[in-house]
Amino acid sequence: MRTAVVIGTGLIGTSAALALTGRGVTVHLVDHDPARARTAAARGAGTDTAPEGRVDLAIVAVPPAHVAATLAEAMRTGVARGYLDVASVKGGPRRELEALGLDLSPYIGTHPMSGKEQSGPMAGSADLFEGRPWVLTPTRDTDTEVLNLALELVALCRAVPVVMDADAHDRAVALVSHTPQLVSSMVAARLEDADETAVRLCGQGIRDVTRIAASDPQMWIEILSANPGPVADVLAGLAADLDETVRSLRALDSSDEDKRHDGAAGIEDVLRRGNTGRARVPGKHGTAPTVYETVAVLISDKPGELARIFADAGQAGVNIEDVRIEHATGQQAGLVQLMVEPSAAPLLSAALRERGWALRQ
Ligand SMILES: NC(=O)c1ccc[n+]([C@@H]2O[C@H](COP(=O)([O-])OP(=O)(O)OC[C@H]3O[C@@H](n4cnc5c(N)ncnc54)[C@H](O)[C@@H]3O)[C@@H](O)[C@H]2O)c1
Ligand SMILES: O=C(O)C(=O)C[C@]1(C(=O)O)C=C[C@@H](O)C=C1
Repeated sequence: MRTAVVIGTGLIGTSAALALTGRGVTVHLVDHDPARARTAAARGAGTDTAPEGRVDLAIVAVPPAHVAATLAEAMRTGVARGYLDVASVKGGPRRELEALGLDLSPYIGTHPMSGKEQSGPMAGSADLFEGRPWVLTPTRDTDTEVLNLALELVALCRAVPVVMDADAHDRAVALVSHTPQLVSSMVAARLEDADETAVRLCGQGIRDVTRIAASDPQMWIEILSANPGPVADVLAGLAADLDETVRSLRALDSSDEDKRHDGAAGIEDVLRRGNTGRARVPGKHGTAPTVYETVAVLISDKPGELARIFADAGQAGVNIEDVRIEHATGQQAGLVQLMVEPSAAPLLSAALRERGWALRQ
């Protein structure tokens, strides 16, 4: 692929454009808000000038409700050899396109399983998709050349292609993406009217669970409107677990020992099933879940501290697999948790201590 046009230069469009530009593809940036295309261009994602001839690939990265109309318009102008969208739902946009009666052979629906709770071109990053699944939903109508262009895009973004049927994709993301978004929002909504003294105690647990509750409501209304049935099915299962858990907790509060015993068994059951489910979440690059060891380091909240710790780990020859930062409320310090291969943890701990870092359990 030598040339591409990205239509919709928000988080996902700008991230794809940054990755493509970084790998030598000429990328043209288009947005119905020209200031957004200019911002993406200023960030090095490509040019906001129109392409002179036909480009290889058009990437449509607009909100789900606008995908079909935007694709249809682009296909009518013949701006590209192949067309794809990146919307979080696949069945609805495809059916809308079919209803428009267009030749869909130059089109393939796709969905990168990677994102953020932030929107817009400033949130984009070239490495957003690295090691993440990127779903492709070809049909019998899809041209092989277009499937190959999509595979090339996924490879250039260093993502992992996963081919699926559009409706199977929508059922899968109901479980692994759409329900978690709603649950995160519901947990965060408990804080809306909570007492300030309680809110001040927020630790890492609630931060982990509520990060995506900061997502754009309008985008999610569109996603959920295009996948309501499968999401309602998953939520109904969750509601049954919730009812059971409330019953178990009430039983734990009882003066009857047998009831307390049953209550404890109910709670243990849900927690153990949670352990089993969590252990199935794949590790980096779609590999089997990996158990990393954590080296926890205290850092002061001042510029350059993180860069210094990463450089020291690099000099010790240790690859950091993942990282988390816990900020203590009201303190000028944070706890950095460096996740590394278990065999590398003692080496990293010793090297960091030697360089004067304060390690914590
Ligand atoms: N945010 C995520 O985590 C995530 C992850 C994977 C896929 N997606 C999907 O990617 C798509 C884009 O999401 P985002 O998070 O980048 O949103 P965003 O709000 O950051 O960006 C969307 C951009 O599209 C532009 N736009 C809207 N209508 C347009 C039109 N008709 N023509 C041209 N531009 C138009 C907006 O001005 C905006 O710049 C959505 O379909 C979403 O479902 C999002
Ligand atoms: O905010 C994040 O971390 C996300 O990855 C967002 C997430 C997801 O649920 O995995 C949300 C919707 C998209 O369609 C894809 C990615």
